[in-house]
Amino acid sequence: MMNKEDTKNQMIQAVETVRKTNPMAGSITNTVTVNFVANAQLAVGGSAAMVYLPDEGEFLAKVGGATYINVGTLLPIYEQTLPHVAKVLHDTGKPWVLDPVAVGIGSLRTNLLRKFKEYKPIVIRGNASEIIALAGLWGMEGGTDISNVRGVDSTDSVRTAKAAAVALARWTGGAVAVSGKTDLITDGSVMAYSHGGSHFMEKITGAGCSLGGVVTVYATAASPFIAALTATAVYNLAGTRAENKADGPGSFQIQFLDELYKATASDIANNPFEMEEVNL
Ligand SMILES: Nc1ncnc2c1ncn2[C@@H]1O[C@H](COP(=O)(O)OP(=O)(O)OP(=O)(O)O)[C@@H](O)[C@H]1O
Ligand SMILES: Cc1ncsc1CCO
Ligand SMILES: [Mg+2]
Repeated sequence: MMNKEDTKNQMIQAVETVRKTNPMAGSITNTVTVNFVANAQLAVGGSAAMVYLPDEGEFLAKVGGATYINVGTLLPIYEQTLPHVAKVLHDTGKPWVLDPVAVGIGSLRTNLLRKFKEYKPIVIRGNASEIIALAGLWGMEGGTDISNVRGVDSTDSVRTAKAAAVALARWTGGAVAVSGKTDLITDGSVMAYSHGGSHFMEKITGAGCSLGGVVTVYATAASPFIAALTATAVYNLAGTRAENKADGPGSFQIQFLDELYKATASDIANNPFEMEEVNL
């Protein structure tokens, strides 16, 4: 198993490379939180661009270091855009990150997410209910046919998504990050648990969506597992720090962006986490 010191060094490398190189990470993401996703990506040192159309998505997929697809709010054009861009990403071997928001709602969302199985996103990021439901849709261990997804918020605890996360990571050969009070990140053989964050993260929209955007930024510079762990660590660190300065969700969101920006590479790597071997 990768040891913890090596892991922390790789996290530091990822943070520093991103701040030095300002990598492009394009997104096709939901209209609720698009602004927050872009701001979070900029705060950690990335470069953001959001598009909706098939040829523009293809352009960003080709010029970007990694691409983010979040299915939060689907528009009719996405029936063309999403499979096209995911195929380009797969065929060109470019890393891409999927947030399967509200998987299970509606036929377009279900059909698109089913197709993504073959296009293998290198990181899948979601809350516990979404990870379990996606594993179910893809016919995998730990998934359930009957989904507990009732909207965009989780109704399951992170622990219950462990088998689903491992199965999905083994299928893609990448990593899976399950968010919640304690976050779980796995590449199918190692499991990390990252601590911190804030209860206010459940009181603002887009903490998860923007975490996916930041994972994508780090995926331009690190392995899927390190990208997912580094992004989660900076989120947990910034969340804890922002809570101490916030009066409520509004000021929390502002403070949170500032803390994302201010976090040093070593503070991020030293935010509390544990690692263990997966024995499933
Ligand atoms: N109760 C909590 N305590 C501490 N941190 C939390 C808590 N809930 C969520 N977080 C943190 O918030 C971030 C986003 O996770 P969350 O599970 O809220 O995503 P999500 O449900 O997909 O959000 P959204 O769909 O609104 O974007 C993660 O970094 C996670 O650690
Ligand atoms: C609230 C909401 N609705 C669709 S996407 C989204 C952002 C959080 O997932
Ligand atoms: Mg979400």
